[in-house]
Amino acid sequence: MALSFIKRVFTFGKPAEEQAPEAERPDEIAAVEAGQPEPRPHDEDLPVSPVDPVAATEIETAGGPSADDVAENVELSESETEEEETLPILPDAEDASDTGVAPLSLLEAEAEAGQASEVPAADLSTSAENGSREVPALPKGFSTALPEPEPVAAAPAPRLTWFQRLRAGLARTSSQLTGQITALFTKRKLDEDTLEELEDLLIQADLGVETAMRITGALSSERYGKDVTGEDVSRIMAGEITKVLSPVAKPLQLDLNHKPHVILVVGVNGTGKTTTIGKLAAKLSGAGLKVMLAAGDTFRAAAIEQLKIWADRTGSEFIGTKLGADAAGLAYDAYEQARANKSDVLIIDTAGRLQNRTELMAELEKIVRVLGKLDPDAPHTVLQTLDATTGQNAMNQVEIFRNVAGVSGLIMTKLDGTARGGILVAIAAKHKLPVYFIGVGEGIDDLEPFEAQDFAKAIAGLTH
Ligand SMILES: Nc1nc2c(ncn2[C@@H]2O[C@H](COP(=O)(O)OP(=O)(O)OP(=O)(O)O)[C@@H](O)[C@H]2O)c(=O)[nH]1
Repeated sequence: MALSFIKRVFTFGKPAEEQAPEAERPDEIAAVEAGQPEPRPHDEDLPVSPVDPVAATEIETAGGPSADDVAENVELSESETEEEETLPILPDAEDASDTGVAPLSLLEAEAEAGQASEVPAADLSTSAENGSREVPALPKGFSTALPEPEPVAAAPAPRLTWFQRLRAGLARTSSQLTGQITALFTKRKLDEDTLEELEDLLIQADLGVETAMRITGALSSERYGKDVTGEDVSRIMAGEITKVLSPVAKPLQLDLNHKPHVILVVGVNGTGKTTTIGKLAAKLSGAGLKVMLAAGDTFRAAAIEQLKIWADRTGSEFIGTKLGADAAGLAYDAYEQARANKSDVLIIDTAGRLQNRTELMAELEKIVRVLGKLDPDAPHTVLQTLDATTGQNAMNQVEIFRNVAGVSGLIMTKLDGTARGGILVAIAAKHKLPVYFIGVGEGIDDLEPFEAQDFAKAIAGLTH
């Protein structure tokens, strides 16, 4: 694995001024940054690394039709279809109505229908030229329905940019918030009452007291006593949320001096640990890194199976053990095997059982202790997944897992379709832990580096 190649992939998009010159970065080759690609992935025109599995999909569709093209094609296809369907059937019927002929008797209609089935082959081949399939001339006494035109393949839906997907995912959060804000400020000036009501709205939207006060404070100093529109509030809100989120929007640092760099993934069950591991593995192995996945959730057979599927799907190595086996023992074996295989990254899944907290604490502590014996710095990253749909619960979960396992960074999942996306802002303000990625779907490419401004705008319902 050429390190220069890794470096290129994981610093991809970093603005030149942010990258220290070679001489100033002796650790540059080792400290590789995963995620946070800039220019942002929604800049579809920008060059994309051909080894990025997500980008690869984009490349496949990048030359595809624009939304306008698609619309045109659809219209064209529809009109073509109509033409095909009407060509062989209409002439007789049209002639009849055009000439104002009175309705035929049943007998005459049957006779005409018989004639219709005797349309000469030559006539039918004309319709074939227009796109329909050719029908052989049938002997007298046979009839056939005219062939159905070939179905017109539906034009592929244009791929949405990341920002569009994020906005769609957070639409419930933002529409609820902006709808209430607009209603609040309709025909009302910004005064103490409206400020207080706004603060309540922002707190109810899970943004947290601190951020709510920041927003009302900024709004008050700019517009007190004046008319305020929902748009004014959205803009100020986006600005203040960006300020809260920017310090935590950090890339996941991989130190490839360690072989393997160990990522321990923790979190309550169902928050998306296994799925997120699969998505991360896809990004890393797609970039040429050698990845091993360890099924440390030994409580659930399905979790082991699920991780194995992700390993196969992402070309990662897999290590598991039997149901109920000691997870710390599995972590030990996984580390040894990953080191022997010269894996770049070892990602360890764990069981999440908040209801058995003592047991969970003991197990996680043991895994961390065992890994520390193998490499004093391991686990090098302790990643916690948080399910956005759980709102305030997610806040408490960070508290618990931070104490138990020394969480070093977060990934928030299920931001698609939730009205509670604001919780990420409250968590950032309170815990100040790095947020590396966010998940907006169950698909392999539904995980993107967390970007403060995009997220803030999406929550505030801004389109640009
Ligand atoms: N909509 C949506 N679903 C997600 C996302 N991430 C994960 N999921 C789904 O959430 C469910 C739980 O995900 P898992 O990865 O099994 O969660 P887990 O934390 O490993 O759960 P346990 O194995 O029970 O501890 C699955 O159905 C996933 O497909 C996301 O970003 N959006």
